[in-house]
Amino acid sequence: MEASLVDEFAPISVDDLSLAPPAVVSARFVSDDQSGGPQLRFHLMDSLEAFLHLDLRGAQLFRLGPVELLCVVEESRTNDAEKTCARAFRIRLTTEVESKAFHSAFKHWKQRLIGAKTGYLEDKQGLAPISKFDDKIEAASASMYFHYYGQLRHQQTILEDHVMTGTYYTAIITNHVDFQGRVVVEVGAGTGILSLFAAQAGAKHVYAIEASEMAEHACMLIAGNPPLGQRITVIKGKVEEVELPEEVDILISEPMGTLLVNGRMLESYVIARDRFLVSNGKMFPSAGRICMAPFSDEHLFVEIANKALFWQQQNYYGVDLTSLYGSFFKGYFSKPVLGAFDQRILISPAIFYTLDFTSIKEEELYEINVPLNFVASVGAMLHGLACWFDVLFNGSSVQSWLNTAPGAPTTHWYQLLCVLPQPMYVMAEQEITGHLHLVAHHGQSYTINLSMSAKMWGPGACQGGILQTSSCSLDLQNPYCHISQFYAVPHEQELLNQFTRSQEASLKSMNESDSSNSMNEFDPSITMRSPNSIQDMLDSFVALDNPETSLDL
Ligand SMILES: C[S@@+](CC[C@H](N)C(=O)[O-])C[C@H]1O[C@@H](n2cnc3c(N)ncnc32)[C@H](O)[C@@H]1O
Repeated sequence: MEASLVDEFAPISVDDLSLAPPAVVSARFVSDDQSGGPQLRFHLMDSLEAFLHLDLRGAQLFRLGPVELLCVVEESRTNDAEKTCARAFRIRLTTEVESKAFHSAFKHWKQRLIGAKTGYLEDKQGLAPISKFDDKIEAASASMYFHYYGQLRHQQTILEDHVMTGTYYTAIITNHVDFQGRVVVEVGAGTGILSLFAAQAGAKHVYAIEASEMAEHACMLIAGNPPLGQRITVIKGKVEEVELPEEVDILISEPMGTLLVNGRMLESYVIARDRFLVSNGKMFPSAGRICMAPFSDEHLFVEIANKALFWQQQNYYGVDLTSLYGSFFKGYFSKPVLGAFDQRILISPAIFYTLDFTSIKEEELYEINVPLNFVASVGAMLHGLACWFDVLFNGSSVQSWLNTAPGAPTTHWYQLLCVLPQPMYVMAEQEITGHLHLVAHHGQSYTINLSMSAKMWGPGACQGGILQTSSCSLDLQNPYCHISQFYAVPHEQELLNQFTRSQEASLKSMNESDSSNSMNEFDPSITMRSPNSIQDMLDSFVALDNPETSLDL
């Protein structure tokens, strides 16, 4: 459905503050014949010839009064940025309604991209208020986040995750009845790949919204696929801030981070739903589940605990380090562990916490409290909670899941282990209870508070009694990237040892670099494969020989 936008205004008075006397003119919003970029053209009344063209890409509009606006336009007359001039125009419309309509038309045309060949328009209107995004996310975090996604190699990592890309492709194409003739928004389009899939599925028009510099490359990719690209408009800006000329029938997005919620992009997905989607519109994906199961992994626990042993030295060049042991022990146990894990470490069936993207309120994602309740299948040391996620594509023709569980084909999200500093022994059939409490923070991530308890069991145990409890607080933003223990038959052991050593070296350097760690939070892009098959591991070994293509540091 087209929005009822007016593009022509007359009579209006325009006062060029830098030069000419005021003139009564008509104004028209158009696309430039050559570049396709949006222009505001002023014509003398009853004249077809425009006497002034303003390029809207460098223009801002401010409200001076009910019918008066100030338009400031940047004009690059030279290549020297310091000599860039601005021109200002006082624009007077006849009524307040006209003034509002002019303002809406200005915003609409400023954001508009006409065809992929013309590039994109940045959403930087002078009138834009501080958005919900800027309100809750630290500027430094946002700038690092969008810088990360503005780089092609990180977008490539996403596209190279064939489990993810293939699942999205299949979900969109097999449900083409949902897309045929519909208007679609892609929330956080990156290279625009999902927008192209939506166009392949027959979408009437797709708005690809992307806040990072990747929007430019999305334009190029879309321009390089002409029959599809004609139905795609790239809009550079945050979904919280940009305007669309119409409501849309479907939202598509890939907003998931580690543990489903990391990156806090689900909030943007939900905001886009409330801003752009028609009621009863479809969302791909429409729901996600945080999946959890208790695990036992003695090697991992010892590995983490041993990291702090250095601080047990009583004579380190004559200095007693032990007073810092506690702090370092706590520090090592404040990082969740990211990796591809063998499903055999799980000691009970998983439970799920569902987030319905079609109805959840944005604020409900600020704090998520998941009650835990498991029954141990085997007697084992309990070392913590293993977490992963899946999302549902609830198409009209086919319903499918994107699954990131241990044992399923590995994705670039891997799985997450929350390791307790105090393990507990649990018997088979013993009940394990607790809470997983996630609290969002301004760094686009979450603090994880985990508490797990072994309940009393056996004859005579008092109902509901707790035998032992262990808890920890972890920073999801700063995970420890971990190499899994692989299980191999003896003749393959030496190859695996080589692989392990190489991978360890790479991951060690990754863990030691603060900046790389904070990036992993968004997109852990280690070319570490699932230990599902020996071939997978050997493939990874080859890939690791070439750090340029294998490690996103
Ligand atoms: C995980 S990537 C997915 C890219 C693409 N959809 C794909 O599947 O290849 C998420 C993208 O969303 C963008 N993004 C995140 N938050 C956004 C927001 N609030 N507004 C616009 N873009 C956003 C990021 O810059 C990034 O390119």
